[in-house]
Amino acid sequence: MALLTPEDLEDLLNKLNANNDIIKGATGEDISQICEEAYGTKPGNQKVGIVPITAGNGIIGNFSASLLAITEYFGLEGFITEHPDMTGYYEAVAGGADIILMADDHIFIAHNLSNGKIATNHICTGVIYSEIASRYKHADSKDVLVIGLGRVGYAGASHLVKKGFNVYACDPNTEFMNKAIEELGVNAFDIEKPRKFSMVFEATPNANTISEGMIAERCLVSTPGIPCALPDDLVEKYDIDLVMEPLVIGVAAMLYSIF
Ligand SMILES: NCCC[C@@H](N)C(=O)NCCCC[C@H](N)C(=O)O
Repeated sequence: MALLTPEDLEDLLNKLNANNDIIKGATGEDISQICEEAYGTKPGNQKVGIVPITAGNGIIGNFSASLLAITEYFGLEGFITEHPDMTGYYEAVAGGADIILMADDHIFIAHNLSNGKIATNHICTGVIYSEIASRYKHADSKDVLVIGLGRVGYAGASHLVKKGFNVYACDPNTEFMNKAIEELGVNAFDIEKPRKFSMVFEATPNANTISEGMIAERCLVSTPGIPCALPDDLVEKYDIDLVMEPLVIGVAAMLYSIF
C-alpha cells in the first residue's frame, strides 16, 4: 500500500470542494448526501479524538491536522491528542472522545466508543468511491468497470455486486482476480476485448491504468488512487468527470458508517 505524503495532503479542503462540485454535477448529490443515503446516518454531536501513531514509518506530516479539518468540515468537534500511541489513546478517551481516529501503516480505523461501531479506511474508501461511480446520472447501462482488486478495489466490487450492478473487473494479480470471480461473481474484463464503460472505479497505486478502449466518450471515473489513473490525453479528448481526492471522501465514509 502506498503511504500518503504530506504533499498529498496540501490544500485538502479546496480539493474536496472541487471534487464535491464534480460529484454534484455527475450524480445530482454532494458527498454528505451520498454518505447519508449510503449509511442511513447523519452527523450528531459526537466528539472526535485524533491519535497520532508513531509505529512503522511514523507520523505523517499534515495527517492528523487533515483529520481534524475533515472532522470539523462535517460539523463535528475534534481534537488531536498531545501525545501519540497508547498515551494519546488514553488522553483521547479521558478527554471525552466518542469517536477515535488513528492509523498505523497497515490499517486506519474509526472507532465509535459509544455504540461500538468500528470502520476501516480501506473498506469505506472502496464502498464510497464505487458508490459515487455507480450514481453517474448519464450512465448508459448497469455496467461498471472496477480496476484493481486489492483491499480497496475488492471492497468496492463487493459493494457494487450487492447493489446489483454488472461488475467487470481487472487486476494483473491472478490470485486477486480469481478470488473476486469466485467470491463475488465479477466478470473478468479482458483488455483484448475492450468494452466502453460510462462508470469506472479505479483503485490501484499506479498511474495511467485507464486506456482509451475502456471508457465511453462521456463517463465518470471515481478513484482514490494516487497517482492519477487517467492519462492526460484522455482527459483532453473525452468528456470525463474525474472524482479523485486523497483522504476526505474516504474519511467521510468512515465517520458516516459509525454514527
Ligand atoms: N485513503 C487514505 C489511505 C491512507 C494510507 N494509504 C496511509 O497512508 N496510511 C498511513 C497513515 C499513517 C498515519 C501516521 N501513523 C500518523 O499517525 O500520522
